[in-house]
Amino acid sequence: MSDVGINVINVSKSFGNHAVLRNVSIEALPNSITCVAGPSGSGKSTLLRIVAGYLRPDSGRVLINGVDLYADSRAREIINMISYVPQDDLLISGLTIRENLRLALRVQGLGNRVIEERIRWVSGLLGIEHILNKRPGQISGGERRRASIAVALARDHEFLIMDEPTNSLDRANVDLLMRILREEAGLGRVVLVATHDQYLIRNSDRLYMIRAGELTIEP
Ligand SMILES: Nc1ncnc2c1ncn2[C@@H]1O[C@H](COP(=O)(O)OP(=O)(O)OP(=O)(O)O)[C@@H](O)[C@H]1O
Repeated sequence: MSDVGINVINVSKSFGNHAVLRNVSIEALPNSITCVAGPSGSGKSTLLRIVAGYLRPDSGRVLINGVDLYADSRAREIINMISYVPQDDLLISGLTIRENLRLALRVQGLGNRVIEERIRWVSGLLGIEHILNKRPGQISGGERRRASIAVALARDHEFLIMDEPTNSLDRANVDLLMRILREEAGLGRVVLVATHDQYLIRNSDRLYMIRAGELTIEP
């Protein structure tokens, strides 16, 4: 076990008497793309929510760069360095995409000049300039997906965690996302993705298969 990156150790989680995750352990390292695949309802999103700091496991530990996410006072700093794209996009419906981006960056304490530069950069990268002044309810599912990914990429982050990022994306945008994930890993970041997408799975560096809350194949 390494003390850099993400280490999930024997994590279990139940909702009522439904055991959704049972003793799951995974490792996601810097410089690489780690995928979690498995059938619908197998527990992938639950695992990612736990790793992103949104859901406390019943037992087990999540160590990020050696810091216990649910037991260490330094967890806040670590969580600030996680960019998480949930399955249902995390955009604020009353704000335009530009305002969503500005808010996410301002929360991190970035200055106005840096914020505007990042927005220019990320909107060019993802081809979303034409929707910057629209609200999430005024754009397509694929555009919303790209806007959510834009927020994640624009933030300062060391860990990129994405839940089904290719949902609603067309082939060209899946290719673009794959190139972006590879670049993110190349910058030394930890990239952890839950996906059904065979293209992403084939191009990952490490693959975990999860079925009914248990790992079935370990790397
Ligand atoms: N907050 C919750 N309360 C009760 N049950 C939940 C909750 N969140 C998830 N579950 C249940 O946990 C199981 C796993 O759900 P999860 O969303 O983690 O699966 P998944 O592998 O991501 O599925 P999909 O590929 O369809 O997104 C499902 O049976 C789901 O109904």
